[in-house]
Amino acid sequence: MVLCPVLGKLLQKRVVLASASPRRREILSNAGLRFEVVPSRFKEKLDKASFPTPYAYAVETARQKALEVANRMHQKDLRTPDVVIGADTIVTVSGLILEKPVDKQDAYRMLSRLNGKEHSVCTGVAIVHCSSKEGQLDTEVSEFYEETTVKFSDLSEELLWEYIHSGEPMDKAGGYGIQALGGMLVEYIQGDFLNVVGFPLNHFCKKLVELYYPPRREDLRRARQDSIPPVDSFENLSDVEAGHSEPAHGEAGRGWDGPGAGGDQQAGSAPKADGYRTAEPPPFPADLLELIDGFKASKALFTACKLKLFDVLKDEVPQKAVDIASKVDASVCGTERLLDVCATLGLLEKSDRGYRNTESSNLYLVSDGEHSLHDFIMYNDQHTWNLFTHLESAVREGTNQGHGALGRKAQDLFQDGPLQSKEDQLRCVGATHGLAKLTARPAATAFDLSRFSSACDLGGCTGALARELAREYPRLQVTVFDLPDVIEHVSRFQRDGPETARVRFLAGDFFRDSLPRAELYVLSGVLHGWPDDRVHALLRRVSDGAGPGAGLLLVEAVPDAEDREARPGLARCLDALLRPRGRERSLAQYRRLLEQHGFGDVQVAPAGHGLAALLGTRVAP
Ligand SMILES: Cc1cn([C@H]2C[C@H](O)[C@@H](COP(=O)(O)OP(=O)(O)OP(=O)(O)O)O2)c(=O)[nH]c1=O
Repeated sequence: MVLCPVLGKLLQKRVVLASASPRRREILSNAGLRFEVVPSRFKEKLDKASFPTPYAYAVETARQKALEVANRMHQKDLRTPDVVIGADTIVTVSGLILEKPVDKQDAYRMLSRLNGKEHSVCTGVAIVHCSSKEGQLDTEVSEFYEETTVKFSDLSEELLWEYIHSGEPMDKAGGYGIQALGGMLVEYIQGDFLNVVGFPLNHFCKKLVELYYPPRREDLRRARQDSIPPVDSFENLSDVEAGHSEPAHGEAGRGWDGPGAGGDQQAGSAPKADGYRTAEPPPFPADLLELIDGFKASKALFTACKLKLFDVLKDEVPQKAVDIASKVDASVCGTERLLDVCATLGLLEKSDRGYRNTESSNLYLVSDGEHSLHDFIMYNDQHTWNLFTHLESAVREGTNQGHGALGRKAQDLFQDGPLQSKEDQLRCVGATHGLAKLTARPAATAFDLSRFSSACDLGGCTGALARELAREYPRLQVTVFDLPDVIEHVSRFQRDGPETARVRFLAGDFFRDSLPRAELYVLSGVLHGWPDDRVHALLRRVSDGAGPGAGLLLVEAVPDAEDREARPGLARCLDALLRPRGRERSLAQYRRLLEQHGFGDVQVAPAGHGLAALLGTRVAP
């Protein structure tokens, strides 16, 4: 049985494993591959110093091993193999490449270097496709490498020597075999276990997918726009034509239209129960696969932000993966992959000279930029990501699970409990600031507010909206009223500008402390975070403080906003389910709330990005 369908592509071919390693043989035959073994005679003595990285050395050695066998077989019996597979495993520690020990002393030296530390195990693999034209061998080489981190425990001299005397280290890179006695030396590993044993089977299968199922052009285009690279998994590919190398995809780039949408079934063939004719495979579900991969794209972005990759690349000059890796203190191979994913997602530009930020990444992803969403992204990574792992129980029970984040104010976040440290608080304020900057301008300009000379933004956090109001209305004085823990952090987010003098910050709790007097009260993104009783309590306090003619401006995300497409309704709706206290309300419900609390003549205007603005005027009691 061939569990991974893409291996079936090799079943009809003459495949040769150019290796004497019993581990490689076992890994590949366990996977269902049929092959001959012809150990390579290539001497592993390339000049290591001439390679820019250890993995480049391993890949080149693997390539030479495979080519030597391909050439020898071709010359010897003119029975050219179809595919030759070569591999080379090395251990690297502190910049040093360790291969197989030459004697026991050498094994001791190697194991002492690894003792108590992390090291990398890297396997380079070469897949050589061969053909013979007029007696000449023609080869096409595909290569890749895989890196795994291994950590050794602190080991005594005695134990090391006992292990060396077992004889196990001698034919193994780094002087140990993780699959046998050497497993006892290992505290943990990060990455593919089989890669350490000598052959990265998972990556090999992915590489075969890349070779035998090349992505269609429209998939690549779409992937560049908004997803991770299409060849990321191999499990979903069927192999109806095992042994042939035609792509398994249908010709047309049909999306996730559901059964029957293809419209080009062959007349005459019998329909099956699922609506498809036997001779015709169903449309390739590209959009669905993209959706399945969506979380990986988010996590790649989160990780790149966490490593501050975009900070490293904020200068115009492109940089190489190896330099970036050392600046962010990460492995070269891991960093390179992440950089490539970011380039595919359109977050970075990649050229021969290296990687650099796109304009949009410079604007939004650099951590200290004026418009940075870095804190918001980190908030999503640390809190929302975990929160959404509880979605199933939230859906089953219909109860709130904890702490939602989308569109929330620092007010909500601070009262949710786990954000106790100053660092957490600062991140929340930064997250709220990043979002508020995006929505402040349309909110400030939704109505003509020039009749007011003073405003109070309740829960206004860093004053992003307050500044926009002050900028738009030159005689307006704005007070930002928020919790002391929020106000403590706002100075970090202030920029110079002529409106700065007309914005002041006041610390207080709008449920308990007296509210500043103002002609216009603003509640932007506040009410959705509270249940009805709290909303009524807050509006009552605002209404009591507002004199006749005073305004109340509400800005909220509503399901019936005119441009709701701007923010996926689904995500917002799920967020509401997961939010601890709040609830989503319709435009009509917000209008009723205003009227109930003495604000009449309610006007409504879109405020962009799925938000609506409502402006009510206090009627005389
Ligand atoms: C680190 C480690 C390596 N190894 C083995 C895998 C490889 O067989 C060997 C590294 O040497 P290689 O030179 O990669 O391979 P090889 O000499 O065994 O076989 P060939 O060159 O003919 O392909 O070390 C383990 O078996 N377990 C381990 O934990």
